[in-house]
Amino acid sequence: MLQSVGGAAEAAQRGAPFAGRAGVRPRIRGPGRRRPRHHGSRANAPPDGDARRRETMADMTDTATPIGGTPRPAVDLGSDAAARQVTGRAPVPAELADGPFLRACRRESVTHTPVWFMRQAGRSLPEYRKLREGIGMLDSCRRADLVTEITLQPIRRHHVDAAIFFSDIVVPLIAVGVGLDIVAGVGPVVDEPFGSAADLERLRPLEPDDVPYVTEAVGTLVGELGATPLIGFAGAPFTLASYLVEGGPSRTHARTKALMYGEPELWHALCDRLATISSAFLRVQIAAGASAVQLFDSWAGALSEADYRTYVQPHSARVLAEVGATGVPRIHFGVGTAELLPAMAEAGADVVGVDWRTPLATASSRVGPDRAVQGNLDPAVLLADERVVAEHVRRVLADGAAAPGHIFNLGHGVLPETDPGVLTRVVELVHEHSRREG
Ligand SMILES: Cc1c2[nH]c(c1CCC(=O)O)Cc1[nH]c(c(CCC(=O)O)c1C)Cc1[nH]c(c(CCC(=O)O)c1C)Cc1[nH]c(c(C)c1CCC(=O)O)C2
Repeated sequence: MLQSVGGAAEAAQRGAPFAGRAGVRPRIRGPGRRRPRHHGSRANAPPDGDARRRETMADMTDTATPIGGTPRPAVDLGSDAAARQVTGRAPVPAELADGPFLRACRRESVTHTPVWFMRQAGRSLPEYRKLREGIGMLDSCRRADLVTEITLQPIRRHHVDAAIFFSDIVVPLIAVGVGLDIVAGVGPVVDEPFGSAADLERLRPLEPDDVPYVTEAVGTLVGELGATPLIGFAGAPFTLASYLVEGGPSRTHARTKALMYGEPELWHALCDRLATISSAFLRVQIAAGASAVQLFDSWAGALSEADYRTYVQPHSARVLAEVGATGVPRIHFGVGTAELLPAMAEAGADVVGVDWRTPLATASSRVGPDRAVQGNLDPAVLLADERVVAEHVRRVLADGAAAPGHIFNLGHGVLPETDPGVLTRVVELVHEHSRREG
């Protein structure tokens, strides 16, 4: 579970001003140094063919140099549009495609192990808490200027190798009209929980026009991020269904399982609609420029492998297959999934996310040589002293070295009480300890 926030305090401060204004692109320049150049150069860039695009870039940034440290090469709009039509995404500039995160996703050699953190944007950062003062979680997800700024905050601070789009797994459900709120300290709460065939009508397919703020924020972000890839994400059908059926977070997922076992046809119909929505939400992010996606099936670990294969895998597999057609790498993650790792890999992941319970070498042998792994430092380790943190980082790196590709991450999201300085130090440690010849 994501941890509780000082949400009440936040809510009490409604009306507090935000440094930016709606509709005005927030300035991304922040404290701290720029991320060093790890790879790529102008020499890699395709020829500067498009003055219009360059103008937009210059307009979007102070120096025309994005946060990734290297200017994003201009691309030809004609071929961009053509490529989108065929693949559903824009062509990927070489300096981005050849960075350590995307190379590791493809199980290619890297100059250092890439690292990012689930929930790197959020409550561990004082600048996030300040920005969110008086603004509800869902409102912040629907304002492109806030989404952009919050996504960039951890990039400036920690110099991670990838950004994760700031949103929530329930955003596409709200966008198609489901009555739902994210309550601070609780999580998603549904006005009228799902339980009958009639409820299916509340889950119409998602259209890109339902989430214009996503398209806008992703577009701005990819310009700002330059060589740093942006990861889009969505919730997988089981985890989304759990919120809809339970009405909120649940420890046992008992009502969800009762529906799954007791009314399998209705269950499959529900998951089918959720898969359609998740797939569309991911493809909106990809079309706008996301370089990879993560499908969160956070609560799939509540199921046996047999039940996962019967009731869940086909639906997640459809989402991943539809996204796979765009060619972007797909990460598939859940918590408590030691027994499910092979089945989650088979659902169509290029990278399998692993929680802290399973050593990465074991996880890698379970998912096979055709998949990279992502993980898996216990988030609670970051609350211990620096010596302990360093020891665990080295252990995760050593274990990850057994896999054909490794992306360093936590085993679940950053805990809100984490000292952000420790996160920055972990990034440095991962880079230092994994540095190898290019
Ligand atoms: C299960 C799940 C949810 N949301 C998400 C998942 C899958 C990941 C996981 O397993 O943790 C996904 C998510 N939610 C959020 C992100 C942001 C991007 C990032 O990882 O940095 C991502 C990737 C922001 C958020 N999503 C939420 C917050 C906290 C709200 C706040 O800041 O006020 C953030 C920053 C709210 C949320 N939303 C959800 C929960 C359980 C909560 C926590 C409620 C609480 O404890 O307050 C549902």
